[in-house]
Amino acid sequence: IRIDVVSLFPDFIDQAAAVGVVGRARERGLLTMQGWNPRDYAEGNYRRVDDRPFGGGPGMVMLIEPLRAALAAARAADPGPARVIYMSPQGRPLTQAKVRELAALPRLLLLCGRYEGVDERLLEAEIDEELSIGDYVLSGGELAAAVVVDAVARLQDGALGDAESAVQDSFEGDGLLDCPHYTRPVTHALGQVPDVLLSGNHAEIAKWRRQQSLVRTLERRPDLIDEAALGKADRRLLAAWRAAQGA
Ligand SMILES: O=C(NCc1ccc(CNCc2ncc[nH]2)cc1)c1csc2nc[nH]c(=O)c12
Repeated sequence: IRIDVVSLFPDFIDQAAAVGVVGRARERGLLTMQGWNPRDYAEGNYRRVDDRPFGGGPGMVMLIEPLRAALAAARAADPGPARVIYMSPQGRPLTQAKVRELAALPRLLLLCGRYEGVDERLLEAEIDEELSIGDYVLSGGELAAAVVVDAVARLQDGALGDAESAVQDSFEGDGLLDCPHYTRPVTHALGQVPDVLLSGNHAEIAKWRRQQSLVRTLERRPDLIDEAALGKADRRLLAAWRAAQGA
């Protein structure tokens, strides 16, 4: 997948996507990225990229022309069609389902705003969709773009090792929270490793992990699952857990 990012701080995104799974995906050519800075396309001595809002009010608004030129340069760099996304507090909240949809596309063009935002006429003319990463206030769209890059990169074929992707498919695939994890030492002042994980009984281990995920999801994020929609096996695991709690 190719991801072009239009931002006043292109290096920021580049660094956020330089390490770990995303960095490796780029090294493997699974993901190519390019930054485009509207300031490089701004006219005049001061190379303005923003100006005051009509109608008054605080802050500044990003100008149409530098963004339009940066978007045009990005489009020209690769003939393929691109999904153009404006990272915005007014956008639809990003979900893993949306990430899966984006990860399957050949090309994304992410536009990051700063200041109070972007002239609406540019958005109406150029943007396919607006995405937010959550209901909290950031200083600009770059962190949100880096989140999209990370989430999309790890879903590229070959980005995760077999072990990692197997885990990814099992739970994240159906929206449950992850189970607890343990590693050496078996015994520590902070406590013991649950016996089942030391048993070597892989069926029991898988059951325990699924049960932990179900219970955690119900306790911490009941909004994520509808108990009625759970399968018989999952409902049995929950009943067993509740019986054990009750005892
Ligand atoms: O560019 C982003 N934020 C910069 C930013 C933050 C606040 C304001 C000011 N808005 C005034 C207002 N708000 C409500 C009514 N009036 C403008 C721009 C951003 C991109 S994706 C994302 N996802 C989650 N949160 C985010 O902030 C973002």
